[in-house]
Amino acid sequence: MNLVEVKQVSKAYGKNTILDTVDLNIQKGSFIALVGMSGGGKSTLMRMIAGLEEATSGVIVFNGHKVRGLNKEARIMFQDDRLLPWMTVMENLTFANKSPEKLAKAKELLELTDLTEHYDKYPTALSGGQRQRVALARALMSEPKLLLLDEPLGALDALTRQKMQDLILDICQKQAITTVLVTHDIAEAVRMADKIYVIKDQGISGRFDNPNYTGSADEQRLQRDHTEQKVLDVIYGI
Ligand SMILES: Nc1ncnc2c1ncn2[C@@H]1O[C@H](COP(=O)(O)OP(=O)(O)OP(=O)(O)O)[C@@H](O)[C@H]1O
Repeated sequence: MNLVEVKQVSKAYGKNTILDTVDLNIQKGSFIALVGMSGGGKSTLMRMIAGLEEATSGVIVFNGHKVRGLNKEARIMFQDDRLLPWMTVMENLTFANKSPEKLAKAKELLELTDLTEHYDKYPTALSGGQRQRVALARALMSEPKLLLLDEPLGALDALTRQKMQDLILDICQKQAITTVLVTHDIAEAVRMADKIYVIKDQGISGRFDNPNYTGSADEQRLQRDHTEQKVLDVIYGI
């Protein structure tokens, strides 16, 4: 069953066509990655799914309904955490609604993201990884059906990035959240996504089903490298 159906969607800014009659189905509970050259339209496609941007033509159907205006069942997380600097961690999660239910939800998410001890700190007192965990917790406050990740880990160091990948995967799997990841890091896409789509030449130029890799750690690494290479070949047109 599809949560999102992108049907014959085109997007142009003035005379500049970014996406041309794109079709894409995103299954409920799946984790997909959009990769491709810079400026190819990955974020634009994501923003249209979130209802932050309107398609020039075509339709986007979300959970059976045409997306019109802001899609309230989707949440986006960006590379810059966009936390409100004058609010504490807890306030960043609950500023819209301080009901007992929301406070309980915030506590649960702070625990899940290992931030409980930082609840009363301001964002400036946190590391980059901690701030991105707050951004993740905030995105999950409304229990979105769809999580849109626009290069959210791009600014993190390798180790923090890997921990964050594991955390996101774990939460999305346990809570069955459908997820779309835009990333420049092909290894990250291969590590995280069930399906990888290459956005190129104003459309989708390649689709890779990411298998469950088996065998020893070395064998799995080789299989992942192989998938990465296939994705890169499509991106660079080899
Ligand atoms: N509001 C806008 N007005 C005009 N052009 C825009 C606007 N937003 C995006 N574009 C253009 O649309 C194209 C696609 O941008 P988009 O951000 O979707 O690409 P992307 O694949 O996500 O790139 P990156 O990987 O660098 O983030 C770019 O050429 C960009 O300049």
